Amino acid sequence: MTIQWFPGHMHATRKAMAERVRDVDAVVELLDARLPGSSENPLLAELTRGKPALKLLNKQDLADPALTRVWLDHLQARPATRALAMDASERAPARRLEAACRALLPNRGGLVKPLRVLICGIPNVGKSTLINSMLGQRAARTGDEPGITKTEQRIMLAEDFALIDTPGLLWPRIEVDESGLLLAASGAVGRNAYDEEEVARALLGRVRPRYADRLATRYRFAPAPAAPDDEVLTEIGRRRGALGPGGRISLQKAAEVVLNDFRSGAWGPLTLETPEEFAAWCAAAAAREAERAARREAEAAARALARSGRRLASSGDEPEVDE
Ligand SMILES: Nc1nc2c(ncn2[C@@H]2O[C@H](COP(=O)(O)OP(=O)(O)OP(=O)(O)O)[C@@H](O)[C@H]2O)c(=O)[nH]1
Repeated sequence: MTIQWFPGHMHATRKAMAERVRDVDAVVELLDARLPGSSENPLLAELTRGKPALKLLNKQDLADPALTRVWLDHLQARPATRALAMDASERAPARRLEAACRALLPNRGGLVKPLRVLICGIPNVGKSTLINSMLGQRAARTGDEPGITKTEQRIMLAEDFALIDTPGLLWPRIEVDESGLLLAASGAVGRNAYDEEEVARALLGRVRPRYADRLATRYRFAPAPAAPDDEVLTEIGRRRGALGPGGRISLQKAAEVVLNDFRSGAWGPLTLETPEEFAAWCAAAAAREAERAARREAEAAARALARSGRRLASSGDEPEVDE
């Protein structure tokens, strides 16, 4: 299954992002600490190459602390990149955020222009929560920023420090199937773009090998490691009274139980991907895409050949043979 919930907007998104990125000093991207690779916008990574970047692994309270450490190290190994883990409802995120941004741009002595930092992130990652908690402390919303877009907001964190909030930076097409499923599980995807049963099964498939004990505690049963995810979903439904018409177990309702439990953190802190796993999915997706492109090219060449054969046949000419 490929989840595409903003199809067709790729070009406009790229243009809007490129414009905004050009005018800022640094870019802060909120990532979901449970799926940092999948929740990172690949378009943004491409457009901000060379620009100082701060990756905020938000919802760290819901993520596996050992894997959060692994992801922080992985992200900080990139040039001009810092990474921080946080919980958007924390009391003092503004101070940490500001300090981390300033550390990204240490040589601004003598500059009077305020530091302009773009903040962005996928839907539901906690951007509003973070901004609200910052606004609640000391920042003032200054209204629309003229020029780039009417909806852009400038939040003055300090006299010389502006955070540029960017609603409407849409997510490009998700090319990596695994990422699409995990993003759907996390709640970042509109409900109509995916099948809950499929997403719940994929989620169980990700969680069972690493955190089988959590599921056993939550649902009071320990399936055999080789048991199919479908069977586990059915058993969860049975234990949770997820029943449909005729008193039969409803896989749809069981899927809702699984997704709600994951999203609310009822399974305890866990992370759905490591940097290596994510890299392997991306490589496999790129290989699949290259295969599809080669097939499309071969089909187009075959069609062109057939068309020219038909033309020659109807004109009665002998086909020319290339030497
Ligand atoms: N546990 C936990 N929940 C969080 C955290 N940050 C945000 N949330 C919750 O995640 C949900 C989405 O948060 P929002 O701040 O609305 O996310 P957003 O990125 O602004 O979402 P959009 O408006 O769709 O772009 C809310 O239910 C928040 O309470 C966090 O650090 N930890």
